[in-house]
Amino acid sequence: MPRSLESISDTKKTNVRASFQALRYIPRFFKEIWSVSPLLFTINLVCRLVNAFSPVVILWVGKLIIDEIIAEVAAPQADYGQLWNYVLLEFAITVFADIINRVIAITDGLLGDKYNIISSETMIRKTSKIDMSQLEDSEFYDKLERARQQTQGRVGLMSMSLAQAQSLISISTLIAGLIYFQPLLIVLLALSIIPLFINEIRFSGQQYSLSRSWTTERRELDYLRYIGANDKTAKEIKLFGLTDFIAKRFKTLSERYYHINKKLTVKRSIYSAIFNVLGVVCYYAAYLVIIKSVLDGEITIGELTFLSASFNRLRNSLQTFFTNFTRITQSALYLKDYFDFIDLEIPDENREFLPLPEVIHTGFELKDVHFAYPGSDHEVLKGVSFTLKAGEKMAFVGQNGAGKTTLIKLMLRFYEPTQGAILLDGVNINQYNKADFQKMFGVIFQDFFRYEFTLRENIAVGDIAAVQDDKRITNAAQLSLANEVIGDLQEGYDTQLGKRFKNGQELSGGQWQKVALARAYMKDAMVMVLDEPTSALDAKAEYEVFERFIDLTKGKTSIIISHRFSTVRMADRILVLKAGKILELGTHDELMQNSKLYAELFDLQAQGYK
Ligand SMILES: Nc1ncnc2c1ncn2[C@@H]1O[C@H](COP(=O)(O)OP(=O)(O)OP(=O)(O)O)[C@@H](O)[C@H]1O
Repeated sequence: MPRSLESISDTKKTNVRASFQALRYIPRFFKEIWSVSPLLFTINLVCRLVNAFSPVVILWVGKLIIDEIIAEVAAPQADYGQLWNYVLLEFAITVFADIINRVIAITDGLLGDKYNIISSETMIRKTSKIDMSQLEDSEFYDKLERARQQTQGRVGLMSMSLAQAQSLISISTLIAGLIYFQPLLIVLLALSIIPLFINEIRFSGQQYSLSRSWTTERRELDYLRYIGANDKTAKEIKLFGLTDFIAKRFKTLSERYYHINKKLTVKRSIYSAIFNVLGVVCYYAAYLVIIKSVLDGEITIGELTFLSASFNRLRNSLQTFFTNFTRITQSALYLKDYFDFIDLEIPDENREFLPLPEVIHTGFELKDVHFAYPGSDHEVLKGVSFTLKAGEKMAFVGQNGAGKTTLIKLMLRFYEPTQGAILLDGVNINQYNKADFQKMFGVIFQDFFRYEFTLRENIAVGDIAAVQDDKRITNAAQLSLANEVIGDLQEGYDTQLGKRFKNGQELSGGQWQKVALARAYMKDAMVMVLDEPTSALDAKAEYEVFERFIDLTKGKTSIIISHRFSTVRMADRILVLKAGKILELGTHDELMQNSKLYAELFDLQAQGYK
C-alpha cells in the first residue's frame, strides 16, 4: 500500500539522512563520466571555471561605467574615452560568457548522451548475469526499474552537479565583494536565505518519499497503460470489453497519487511564499543599508548598484543553489539504486570451476530434488530422482502445473534445488560455470519470445554469433519447417517480423513456433530440450517436426515436454509427473502395461482421434 502523507512525513528524517548519505556516490559518478570522455569533461570543467567569474566581473564593470558617467558629468571637461572602453569591455565579456555557455551546453549534452549509452549497455549486460530468482523478486524488480528509468535523471544530475560547482565559485566571488564593502549585508543575506533552505529540505524529503513509495504503483500504472494501448492486447480488450475496466483502474490509482501529491504541492507552495516574503523584507533592509552608506559618503553610486545587484543576484543564486542541492541529494538516491544494481554480487562469478565435459559420458542424475520458488513455501518438486542417460530421449508428461517446466529450469540452472542435487556425469552441475553450462543446451520454451527483429535474427537468437551465416540459418529453418514461412515474406530472411516497426510482417502462432524451433537447431547442442514445441502446429506439421527431430537427434541426449501422446510415445522413456512427484517412469510399452495415469491419458487421447 502506498503511504499516506502523514506517514511519509514520519519517514522524512530517515530519507533526508539517506539522501545525504547517497552523496558519497557522486565522486564515483564523476569518475565514470570522466572515463566516458576525458576531453569533453575537461573542456566542460574549464569553461565552467572561467564562466564562474563572469557575474562578478560584469557587475564590477557596470559599477565602473556608472562611476565614470557620474565623474564625467561632474567634470568641467568631459573625456569619454575611458567610458567607451568600459562599455566595450562589458560587451566583450557578455559575448564571451555567452559563447562559453554554449560550449558548456554542448559538452553537457554530448557527455550526457555518451554516459546514457554506456550506462544503459552496462545495465543490459548486468541483467543477463542476474539469477532468475532475483529477477522475479518484486522488491529487486522495483530497484531495477528505478535504476533503468532514472537514466535521464542521472544525465540531469551530471549537469546539475557541475552547475552547482560553478555556482559555488560565483557565489564566493560575490560574497567576497559584499564582505569587502559592507559585512552587515552578509547577515541579512543569511536571514533571507536560511528559512528557504530549511523549507526546501523539509518538503523535498517528503516529495522524494512519496515518489519512491509509489514505485510499485507506478509500475502498475505503466502496465495498465501498456495493456490498455497496444496491438498485442487490442483483440482481447475489444472483444471482452475491458477498456472501461482498465481505464477505471488506471484512473483510480492515478487519482490517489494526484490527491496526495496535490496536498503536498499546495503546502509546499504556501510555506515557500511565506519565506519568500521574508526574503524580500531582508532585501529591502539590505537596500536601506546600502543607500545609507551612499548618503554617508562611504561608497559611490556605482558601488551602490554593484552591491544591490550583487545582493539580489546572491539571494537568487543561493536559492537556486539550495533547491538544486536538495534535488541533487534526491537524484543521488537514484544513483545509489543504479550503483547497487551494478555492484550486485553475482555469486560464483570469481569462483574456480570444473571444465565442462566435451561429451556426455553417463548422463544426468537427479537425486531427491526438492524445489520451492523463491518467496513461496509451496514445494513444486517433492523428492524427484531419476537418471537421463547419455544419448537418451526422454519425455516429461503430466497435467498442468505438475512441475515439468520447473524440472527443466532446474536442470538448466535457472534456479538451484532447495534440497537434493543434479549431477552430470557424476559431478554436481553447480561445479560448472553457469553461462558455459547453459551453452550446452539447445532449448525452446513454450513461452518463447517473439523478437521484433528480422526473421534471420529471430532464428540466429539460438547462436547470435552466426547471424550472418546464411548456410546455418537456412539449414536451421529447413529442419524446423520455418523455411515454409519465407514464401510469404517480401524480403526473405531479412524481413522485419512483428508490427511494431516499419514494414514489419506478422506471423501466425504456428509460424512463430517454427521460427522459435529453428533456434534450437542453430547450434549443435549436446542436449536438446523442447518444451511443448508444437502446441501451435497443425497435425501434419507436428508429425513432420518430430520425425525430423528424432532423426536429427539420434544418439543425442534430449528432453521433450508435450501433452500430445502421439509425440511422447516416440521417446525412449517417459517420465510421468504428478504434483511434483514421479508417478511412473519407463518406455511407452511398459507404462501402457502399468495401466496407471499414462495409460489412462493415452487412451483418453486416442479415443478422441477415433
Ligand atoms: N516463476 C514462478 N514462481 C512461482 N511459482 C511458479 C513459477 N513458475 C511456475 N510456478 C508454479 O510451479 C508449479 C509448476 O509449474 P510448471 O510450469 O513447472 O508446470 P508444468 O508441469 O510445466 O505445467 P504446464 O503443463 O501447464 O506447462 C505451478 O504450480 C506454478 O504455479
